[in-house]
Amino acid sequence: MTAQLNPRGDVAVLVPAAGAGVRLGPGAPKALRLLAGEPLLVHAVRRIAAAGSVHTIVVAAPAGEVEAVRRLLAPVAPVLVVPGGAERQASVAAALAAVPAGPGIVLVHDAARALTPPELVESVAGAVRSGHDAVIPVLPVVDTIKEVGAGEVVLGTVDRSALRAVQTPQGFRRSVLAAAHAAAGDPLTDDAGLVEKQGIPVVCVPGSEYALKVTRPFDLALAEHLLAAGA
Ligand SMILES: Nc1ccn([C@@H]2O[C@H](COP(=O)(O)OP(=O)(O)OP(=O)(O)O)[C@@H](O)[C@H]2O)c(=O)n1
Ligand SMILES: C[C@](O)(CO)[C@H](O)COP(=O)(O)O
Repeated sequence: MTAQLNPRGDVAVLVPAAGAGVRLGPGAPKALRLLAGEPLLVHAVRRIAAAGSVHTIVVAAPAGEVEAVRRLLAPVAPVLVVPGGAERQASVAAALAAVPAGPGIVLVHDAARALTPPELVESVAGAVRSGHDAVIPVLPVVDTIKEVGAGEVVLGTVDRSALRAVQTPQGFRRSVLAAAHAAAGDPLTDDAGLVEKQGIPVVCVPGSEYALKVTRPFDLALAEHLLAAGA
């Protein structure tokens, strides 16, 4: 079966979806937890598939759920599904290895960021297309940030003017992401971190409040409200 969306598109989107969701609490793997009656992964893939330049989507599913995820996504969009790994980085590497020849831009996008608008996918892909090797969507840090020490005693107030909260999709020239993963050592929490270690500049573009990551129960409740309000 072909897993192409737009055969003339230049973007492959990798969707790591193999995490347990420990911080969300007991239950199914997080990507399969329900948001307004549908798994987070279905919401995420539907929005990625609506981005016009996407050629291929590769989902890294929980190892025991590969067939179930194929069946789940078949009515949503053509996707390739591979087994994920024990760490997010291994799941991304497995998905990257499954990308067919063609796309020169690879985006990595958490299934847990289920309400990410297609426009953000296109904006990150566009920034890579314009010549940047690595692009991440970010939001400014809006809270006052304190550094604390033993006993939760404040050591100082951090200058937040240069701090950014990082989202996905993160976008890369394909060869850059492949080289960064090939050289990877200890797992990092995001792919841009691997690229930074190669000394390659990573450029920030504006993120979206709707690209929040469902991490804790409050996030799931917030996503329910956003969806009900038309997200
Ligand atoms: N071994 C892993 C771990 C995480 N992920 C994916 O990476 C994304 C971001 O990870 P995070 O939100 O931290 O998910 P979990 O690891 O599931 O969360 P927790 O740490 O609470 O268990 C999620 O879509 C998750 O499914 C993955 O594909 N493979
Ligand atoms: C890529 C990422 O979404 C960056 O925010 C990453 O998955 C975050 O993982 P974390 O463990 O929740 O920081």
